Amino acid sequence: MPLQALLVLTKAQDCEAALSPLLSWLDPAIPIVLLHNGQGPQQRLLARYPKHNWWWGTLSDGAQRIGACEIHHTGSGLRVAGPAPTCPWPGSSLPKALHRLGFTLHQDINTALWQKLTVNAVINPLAARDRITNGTLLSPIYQGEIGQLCEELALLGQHLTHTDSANQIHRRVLAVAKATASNRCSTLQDIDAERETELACITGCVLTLAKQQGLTLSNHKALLDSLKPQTVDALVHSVTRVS
Ligand SMILES: NC(=O)C1=CN([C@@H]2O[C@H](COP(=O)(O)OP(=O)(O)OC[C@H]3O[C@@H](n4cnc5c(N)ncnc54)[C@H](OP(=O)(O)O)[C@@H]3O)[C@@H](O)[C@H]2O)C=CC1
Ligand SMILES: CC(C)(CO)C(=O)C(=O)O
Repeated sequence: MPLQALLVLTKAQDCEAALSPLLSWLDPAIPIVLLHNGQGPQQRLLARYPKHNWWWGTLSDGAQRIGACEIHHTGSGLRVAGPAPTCPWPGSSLPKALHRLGFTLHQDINTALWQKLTVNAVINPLAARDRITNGTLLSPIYQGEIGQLCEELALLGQHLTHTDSANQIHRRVLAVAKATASNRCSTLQDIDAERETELACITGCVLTLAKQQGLTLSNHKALLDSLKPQTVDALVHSVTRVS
């Protein structure tokens, strides 16, 4: 059976390295679906290889690797994908391969990914900094800090033509924290496993977009700075173990 679609399920920071060797020979008509959390690689790949058939997506399934070739599907979720903005391929219908995998078409995937980014930019660094489950963020003691982070995201969003208010972002963050209450977020899991986190494509991406707009998001910057010692500690620890 010929290749119908290429689904890319690496961590954000590995996406470009994983795809680059394939793009010189891959038929540009084949839909390439980028499904990682965070942003940055999607836009860079689209700019660098504009003739390919780019699709962006997000899903809220849970999956955990339990062995070299063994994956445990820990929970079903929503799966959406849509044609990347400015992509030259007709994107009015979802590629059949995605349909079979339970994806639905999202005509404004840019907005869906912005909304996902805002949720991850609040939950992941906060839960990782305080080493808490996502549900702990529902506590009243976090609402002031979450509110400030959401204000900054709403301000940035307005500059990028996203219309969500700080309150809407805050409500979405709490809804996801509630739905994933017992989760230890992926950033906390990565830190504990001494893996590189995706924060460069989450908070790092938010701060880069803000800089391009001439904005300073001091709460997001402080949050990222507060995590650097942990990330650095983890790296130093893993280097020490290897040597
Ligand atoms: N796990 C989950 O429940 C969910 C994850 N996500 C998002 O999906 C993405 C993937 O997460 P997850 O599956 O947990 O990550 P994992 O680290 O478990 O899997 C990443 C995969 O990418 C492969 N990979 C890394 N670098 C390359 C490369 N250069 N070439 C080819 N393959 C490569 C790895 O291969 P190898 O093993 O050989 O290194 C591995 O199979 C992340 O953005 C995550 O945030 C979103 C929703 C839920
Ligand atoms: C939605 C959330 C926060 C679930 O844990 C997630 O995407 C992550 O952990 O990276």
